This record gives sequence, C-alpha cells and structure tokens, in this order.
Amino acid sequence: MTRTLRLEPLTAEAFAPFGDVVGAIEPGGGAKLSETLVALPGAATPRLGFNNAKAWDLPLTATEMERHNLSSQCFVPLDVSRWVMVVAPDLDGRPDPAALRAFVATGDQAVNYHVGTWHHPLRVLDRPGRFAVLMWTTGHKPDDEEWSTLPEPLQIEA
Ligand SMILES: NC(=O)N[C@@H](O)C(=O)O
Ligand code: NI
Repeated sequence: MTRTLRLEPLTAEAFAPFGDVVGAIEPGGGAKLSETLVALPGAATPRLGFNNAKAWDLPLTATEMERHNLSSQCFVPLDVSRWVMVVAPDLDGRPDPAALRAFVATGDQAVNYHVGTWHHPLRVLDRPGRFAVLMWTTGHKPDDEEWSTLPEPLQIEA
C-alpha cells in the first residue's frame, strides 16, 4: 500500500517545527542563521559540502528518512530550480508516519534542518541543482546519520 502526500509551498511558518527557511533577500538586505546552526558534542568537524544534485520527476517515492542527531544541516541553493523536502516529527525514535509533510522550495530558499529533524535525502526537480551544504560531523558513519524505513512507501505529488 502506498500513501500519497501532496507538496505544500515552503514557508518559514509552516516549516518552523522542522527548521529554518531563509527566503530571497532584497538588495541591500541580509539574513543570518546562528543559534540553530548546531553541533553537539562529538560533531566537532565542520563540513561545508558542495554538490550538483540530479533532477527527479514527480511523483517522488520515499521509502526511508534520515536524521543527523549531532548536527543541524543547512542547504543553500547556488543554482536550483525547485527542490523538495519531506519531513516528520519524531515518534518513539521513528518519523511519525501520521505527521509527514512534503514541501516544495524555490531556488531562492535556503533550509536549515534543526538537529535531529527527520528528513528525506535531498530531491531536486526540473533540472540538476547545485547546493552548498553546511553541517558538523564526527568524521565517521554511522554517527553522522540515522536512517528509518517508512512503514509504507510514500508517493509525493504536486
Ligand atoms: N549527507 C548529505 O549531504 N545529504 C543528506 O544528509 C541529505 O539530507 O540529503
Ligand atoms: Ni541529511
């Protein structure tokens, strides 16, 4: 049995339980993230990664989620069309299947997952997308990420 989830437009308000959203900044304006850029003891090594993520077509199928229990994870689009994040609150150490949310972001929106937030790995739409990704690591798996398989596959649609 596959569950269907519809994409919601990403807003800072809707995403607040899961992380921060930094939207387009007007000329002369600015924004900063600070307190929610978190590295817990053990995750002493900063990692600023750069990637060029391939494009996926909708509907997306999600079967597992991940979280970083020692670090926040911040995705900064460098050249991106649209991109998708699937998140959920924790329920007894797993993503709460009843509270899964799927958001679609623009290439002007950066997202910082708060430490421990269940999320699906990055999914980009329309064309490949380049990102900078900031987090802190222990330098070795599996400490840096925990995975959980969803009780049933999730189909994400527009
Ligand atoms: N590790 C990494 O860069 N990506 C994943 O953690 C992810 O959330 O996509
Ligand atoms: Ni991640």
